[in-house]
This record gives sequence, C-alpha cells and structure tokens, in this order.
Amino acid sequence: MLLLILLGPIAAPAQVSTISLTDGWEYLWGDSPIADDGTLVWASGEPADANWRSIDFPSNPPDRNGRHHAWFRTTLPMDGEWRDPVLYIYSVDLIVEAYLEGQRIYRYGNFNARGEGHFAGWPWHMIELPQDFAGKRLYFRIYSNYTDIGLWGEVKLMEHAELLGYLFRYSAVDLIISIVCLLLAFLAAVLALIQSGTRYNFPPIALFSFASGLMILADTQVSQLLLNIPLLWDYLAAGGYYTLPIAIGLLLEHWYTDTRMRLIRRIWQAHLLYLIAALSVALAGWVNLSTTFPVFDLLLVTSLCLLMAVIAPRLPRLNGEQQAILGSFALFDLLLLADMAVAHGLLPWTRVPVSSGALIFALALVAISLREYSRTHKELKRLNLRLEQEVAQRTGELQTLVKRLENFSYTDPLTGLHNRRYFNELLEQSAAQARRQGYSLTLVMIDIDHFKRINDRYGHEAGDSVLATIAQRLTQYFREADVICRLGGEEFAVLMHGTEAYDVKARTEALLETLACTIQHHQEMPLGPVTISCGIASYPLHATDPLALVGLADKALYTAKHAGRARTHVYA
Ligand SMILES: Nc1nc2c(ncn2[C@@H]2O[C@H](COP(=O)(O)OP(=O)(O)OP(=O)(O)O)[C@@H](O)[C@H]2O)c(=O)[nH]1
Repeated sequence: MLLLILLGPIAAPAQVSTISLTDGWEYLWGDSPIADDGTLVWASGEPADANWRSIDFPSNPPDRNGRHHAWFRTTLPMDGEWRDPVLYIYSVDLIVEAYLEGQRIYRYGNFNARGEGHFAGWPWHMIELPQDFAGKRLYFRIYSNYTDIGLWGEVKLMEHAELLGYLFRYSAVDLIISIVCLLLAFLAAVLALIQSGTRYNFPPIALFSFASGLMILADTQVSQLLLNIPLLWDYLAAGGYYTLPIAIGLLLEHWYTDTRMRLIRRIWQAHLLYLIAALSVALAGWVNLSTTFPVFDLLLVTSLCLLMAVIAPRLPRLNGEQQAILGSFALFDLLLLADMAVAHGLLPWTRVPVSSGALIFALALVAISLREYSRTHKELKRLNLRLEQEVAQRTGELQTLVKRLENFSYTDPLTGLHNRRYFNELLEQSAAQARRQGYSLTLVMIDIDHFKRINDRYGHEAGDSVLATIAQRLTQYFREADVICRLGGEEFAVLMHGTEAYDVKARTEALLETLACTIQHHQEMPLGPVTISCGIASYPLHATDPLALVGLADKALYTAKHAGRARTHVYA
C-alpha cells in the first residue's frame, strides 16, 4: 500500500511526445493478391485504391460476414523531428504483418501460403520505423478467426526511448497490486494451514488472491519485458481469470445451508470444469486459447446474474462484514463487466482498473478474516484465562489436601500428638541446630508402667483411653516449646530445647506425683492410678552427638523400670 502511495505520482501518465494515430484509417476486407515477383499487391496500395473505405479505428470493420482477413492502412503524419521512431500498438487480433510502402517492416505470428496462422498471444507491439517515415503509407495485413479483427486499444507514434517509460508508467500500479495480491494469497494460505473452521475460511481467499494476482501480473504489459513468451502469459491470465468465479463460489457457498448452497456449488463446479476443459483443449491445439475467452465471458455473466439473484434477497439479513464482502465483490464485478464490454467493443477503448477492484476485494476479505481471526484469538485467550484460574483454584485445593495428608502422616490418630516419623525428622533438625548454635538439648523418654495389665484387665479400649489421657496430661504439663511425641505403644518422647537434664528431672518428678494421685477412669469406671517411668539424657552433658540421646534416654528409662518403675532416672 505504501508503494502504491509512493508510486502514485510516478505512475500517473506523463506528457510525452507521442502522436496517437487516430485519423485517416482505411480498411479493406480480404487478403491481398500476390504479384508475379511474390510481393503483396495491396501493400503498395495503388491497384486497389478505389476499394479502401475509411474507418475511425483499424478494428472490426462493418459487414465482416465470417471473413478472417482484413487490411488497414493510414498515412504517417508529417509533424515533428524523430530520432528513433517506433510505432506502439496495445494489441492485435490476432496475427499481423506491417508494410511501409511495399516493404514489410514487421510480422507477428506465422502466415501460411493462404495467409492464415495460429493465435500467438496478445502482447503489445513495437514496430521500428525509418526516420523518413513522414507522409508514407503504412499497411497492416491481419488474419483473425477470433470475434475481433484488427488493431486494439491504442496505436501511438513515439521515440523508442520513451516507450519503456510509457509502459512502466501504466504498468507500475498493476505490478504492485499483483505482488500485493500474491502476498495476500501466501498469507491466507499460511493462515488456512494453521487455522481451520472459521466462518470466513482462508482457502478460498488464498485462491482468489492468487488467481487475481496471477491474472493482473499476466495482463501487465511489463510482464512481457520480464519474459517474452506472450502465449505463456495469456495462458496464465486465462488460468487466473477462469479461477476467480471458483474462489468466489467457494467463499459464498458456506453462507448457506439450503438449496442455494447447492446452486452456488454447481456454479463454481461448472467454472472448474470449464477451466480444466478450456485450458486442456487449447493446450492440445484443438482450439485457439483466444476463442475460450468469449465463451468464458458468457459463462461468467450468467454465473454473476445467478449469484446476484441468489444473494440479493438475503442481503438485508446478512451481517455488516458479509455486506462489506458483497459490496467489494459487486464493485469488482462491475469492473470485470466493464472490461469485458470494452474487450467486445461494446464500450469505447479504455484501461479499466480491474486490478484495483481485485485489490479492494482481496483486502476486504483479508481485513474481515483477520478480524474474525483476532476475535477467535481473544475468545481463546479468555478461555485460557478461565482455565488458568480454574487450575489455580484446583491447585490451591490440592495443596490444602496435601497439607492435611502431610499432617496425617505426622500425627498419631489416637492421641493427636506427633508420631515417630515426626520425632525422627525433628530430632535430626534439632540436633543440627544444637550443634551449630551450641545450645543444649534434653530428651525425656516416658513409658507407662504395666500397661499390658490395663489392657488385659479392662480391655483394649480402656488402654486406648488411658493413652489419650496421659497424652493430654503431657501436653498440659510441658511447655509449649517442648515437643511431645508418641513413639508407639505406650512410649512417649519429649524433646526440649535449651534445657539441662537436672532441671527436667525435677519437672518430671512433679508430673509423676500428679499422676500417682490421679485416678484414671474409662466410661466412668475407675481404673486406679496409672504411673509412668522416665529416662532423661542431655546434650552436650551426656553425649557429644545429639542423635545419641535416644539410646541414652532409653538406657535411663530401662534403669528407672528396673529400679521399680514410677520414677525418673537421668542417664549416668
Ligand atoms: N490399648 C492399647 N494398647 C497398646 C497400644 N500399643 C501397644 N499396646 C499394648 O501395650 C502393651 C505394652 O506392654 P509391655 O511392652 O509389656 O509393657 P508394660 O506392660 O507397660 O510393661 P512395662 O513397660 O515393663 O511397665 C502391650 O500389651 C501392647 O499390646 C495401643 O495403641 N492401645
């Protein structure tokens, strides 16, 4: 788009010293007789002068009546000084020979002995003229089995050096538009690959942009400078042109779900069939490529009328985007029809800006498709966000669950105290800290005396109840900083930070006294007093390694048991 804007002023046709050959044309139906010396009699004009009739432009004289030969002539103007003069012709239907006063100066296509030949493409023509051409008669011998016969578009006299500039000025915009269309086709094809199932699907857009880009490029006059094979360019132009209704049909098809969809499908299928058939028979040499164009034009006009008849009643019910697509499509159609009318001589010759129509249509499609794409993208983003929130919420719930599970794995279910696993980990950590920071650590091992008897006498449930009560007592009795664990069975451990064994001994003895005075109950049944024995060991008083405290406190507990139970013993 930027290039288009920048090249706008350059592309505007500048005033060059050209002369349009619009006056003094004459025509003659048929082909010239051949003189004894092999020259064409009409090329020098004299014997048949009386039969020449005047015509506004050397194309399609009246009363053709199926004839395939026509001659045209004019007298070259006298004005101006010329250094390297050439005659530029926009196009010729179909093959041509040019003579300047009997001398053949140009030929395009091959004439056989009967003066006939095959279609060789529709390029522009440049005929070099001698410097002294002024006032001389110029003759054109034309053969055409096409609907048109003669020269086409414009015939201009200009300096050789000016011709390229002239062609470029008229082709630059088309060249850029064709590149833009091909680029759009590439982008749409990429989007079609990565994004499927949107309302405005990208494959027909890619096809349309590619077909129109190809058609515009092939029709651009400078394309002949890139590759001088006119017939190839005409095949490419035909391929692009014939593909356009297929792409449009594919695009419109999925707006409908009823019988109209089938009609649109039939239309694009008919065009696909025509594309294949026309190019095949032309390539096989059964017909000239040129003759496939008028048939296609007829088919296209019919298809456009049908499409419009299908779409028009539904127009008010279409959304804004669909209306925009149809608006640009209608504009493009009008330009195509205008170009067709010019090509068939129904309108005076002019350069119809078909390429701009194609560009507007392709850009409208792409803009709308990208909007749709970004809408889908936003929706996806919203869904993603919701998903992330849900995942975060679930993760939070999961973390709570994990925490609870962790608690379970560190808690003794009967007493609610920490279990042996917790004790082991705590001891490891506390030992490391005590070593590093040099504070003391005391471990008290507590075991209920003759617990087996309680179980045996009152039952297991009563035993459980005693365990829970003792645990409760321990919790109440020791400080919050002291960690009480049930190591298993009727054995408990209390780990105390920053305390010495003998301070702790006094505390445990006070506990023993309290317990000795307490009658335990189970379901209001008195069980009698329950006593405990304690073994105490301290770091660094008794061990150089805090981890050794378990063994030492155990030994002290063993001593307390052997000494008669219901007592506390400090490791010695
Ligand atoms: N009710 C109940 N009994 C348990 C539990 N865990 C262990 N026991 C019982 O506790 C008793 C422990 O008995 P012993 O190891 O002989 O010890 P004791 O009878 O207390 O004897 P001393 O420790 O020498 O005073 C066993 O009968 C175990 O079955 C428990 O969770 N609940």
